[in-house]
Amino acid sequence: MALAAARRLLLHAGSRLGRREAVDGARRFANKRVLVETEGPAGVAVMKLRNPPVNSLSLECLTEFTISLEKLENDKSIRGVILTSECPGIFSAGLDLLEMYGRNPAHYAEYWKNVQELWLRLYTSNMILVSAINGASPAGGCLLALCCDYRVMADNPKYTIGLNESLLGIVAPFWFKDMYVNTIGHREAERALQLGTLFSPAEALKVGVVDEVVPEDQVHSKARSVMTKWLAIPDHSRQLTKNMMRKATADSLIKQREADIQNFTSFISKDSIQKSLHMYLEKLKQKKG
Ligand SMILES: CCCCCCCCCCC/C=C/C(=O)SCCNC(=O)CCNC(=O)[C@H](O)C(C)(C)COP(=O)(O)OP(=O)(O)OC[C@H]1O[C@@H](n2cnc3c(N)ncnc32)[C@H](O)[C@@H]1OP(=O)(O)O
Repeated sequence: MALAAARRLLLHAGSRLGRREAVDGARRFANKRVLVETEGPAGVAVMKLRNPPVNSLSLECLTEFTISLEKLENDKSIRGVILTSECPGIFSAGLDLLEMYGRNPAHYAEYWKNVQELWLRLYTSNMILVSAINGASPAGGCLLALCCDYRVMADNPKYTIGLNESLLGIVAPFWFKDMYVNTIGHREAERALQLGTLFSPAEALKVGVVDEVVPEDQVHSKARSVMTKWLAIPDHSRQLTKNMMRKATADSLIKQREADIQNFTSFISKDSIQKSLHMYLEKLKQKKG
């Protein structure tokens, strides 16, 4: 409830919590975890996730992300968004495991509702979304990229991308799966989902998880040049086409949002699933020591 109130305040009272400033004709607004810079005449915004150390999608981060997106969507001068990360070497580590571990069912339900909301807003956005994937992008990180209209990834074999949920002992929800199938086809998605494959940039390109792989220092310039190409298409025809391609997938979640929240909550609350998450978190810790 407190988060919903903060969201309303941020959105409608302008930038009481956020900042808005003008720099050389460019505008920027920032929440704590999301920075948005817009470039005047081109109508393009660059949205940078900055939730260190790994841009995990905590409830706060999801909320700020959704609000920022909503602001851009409502700003008729903005036609395209480049989504990227400010955390070195990480695009996004995906959903925040600490939001799904050791909490109560009401928290899980609230968290999942916000995950759904961000996904629906991103996936059905009227704007052109291009992701500049400048780091690791597992699970929910991959989901963010898959929502975009075009994906450019840095050519660094240390960076991997994919829906790896099964490696954590959890299951990608049907709408993650649907988007994967839409992107890479049924057979590849079936295999990658079961194995929890994290693709290197070269593999991701081959299978179609990303559209282009470029040297790391060219990710942003390439994303901009892709955006320029997409901006040349009339908005109305591009938007209607995008809607035609994505509506069925979005509608299948919209129709059963409440049931999906219940499924998530009961699944994630299971002792066996909590145990799997505990083991995975321990593994992440041990990697360090
Ligand atoms: C019947 C069907 C019903 C279905 C119902 C639905 C079921 C549930 C669906 C849930 C869908 C889940 C989607 C997800 O996104 S789950 C998250 C998946 N993410 C990962 O697996 C990534 C894990 N992290 C990493 O691999 C690495 O951290 C990474 C490569 C991203 C970075 O490596 P690096 O070496 O740079 O950093 P560290 O590993 O040392 O990490 C630094 C600290 O950050 C913590 N961390 C990492 N990832 C996460 C995360 N996702 N959430 C929270 N915290 C994270 C890590 O533990 C370190 O913390 P400490 O410094 O405290 O040790």
